[in-house]
Amino acid sequence: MTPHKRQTPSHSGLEVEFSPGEYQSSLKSRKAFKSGEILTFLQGLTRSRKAYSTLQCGIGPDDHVELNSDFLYVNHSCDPNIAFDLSSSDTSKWHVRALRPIADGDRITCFYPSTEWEMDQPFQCECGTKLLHWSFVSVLLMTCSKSCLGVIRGARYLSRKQLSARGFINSWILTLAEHRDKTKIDQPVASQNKGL
Ligand SMILES: C[S@@+](CC[C@H](N)C(=O)[O-])C[C@H]1O[C@@H](n2cnc3c(N)ncnc32)[C@H](O)[C@@H]1O
Repeated sequence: MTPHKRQTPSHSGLEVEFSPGEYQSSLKSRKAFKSGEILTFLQGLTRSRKAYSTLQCGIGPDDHVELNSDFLYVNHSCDPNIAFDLSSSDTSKWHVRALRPIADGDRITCFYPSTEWEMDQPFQCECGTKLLHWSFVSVLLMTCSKSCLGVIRGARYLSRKQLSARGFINSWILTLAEHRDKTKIDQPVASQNKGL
């Protein structure tokens, strides 16, 4: 689709693809990133009331931040390629990390329930993630671990299995899900924060 708006990118190697229509724009990569690579440390965040544009950053009712950058245009995917990792108590370590290799031209996507317990604005997901990631157990059960989840309302409405299949989930979401389920959820080993 033809971009209809231009602006100076807030981060090198990333570019917003503006598209006409409400919420149709997206963030694209303009370079390759390796799995585990940090795209950026998050700076310039401001506390805000929960909104479609905010990220949850903790367990409290006021723990929401505006990104104030092109990362606003990161769309949700049920098979995301980045994570917003805001789990450190040191806010200078909050960052965006690649969950798998990202190629030049790929859309940057994250799993919104990785930060959001209850979305301010639920939506029908159009990520189109298909039944591609079959595991041995899921083949036996005839289910798939990463297929599109449909309406995205937040982590509160997802099972432990659905959450733990998405690469990385922030600490307060794991805590809230553990309280809900009265069971412990292990962070996927491959996605754990490498020393940060
Ligand atoms: C923070 S904005 C992301 C950028 C947005 N696409 C835009 O153009 O402003 C979040 C909104 O984008 C839309 N969105 C994000 N991911 C989506 C997806 N996988 N399917 C459908 N809509 C999505 C939803 O309307 C959601 O409330």
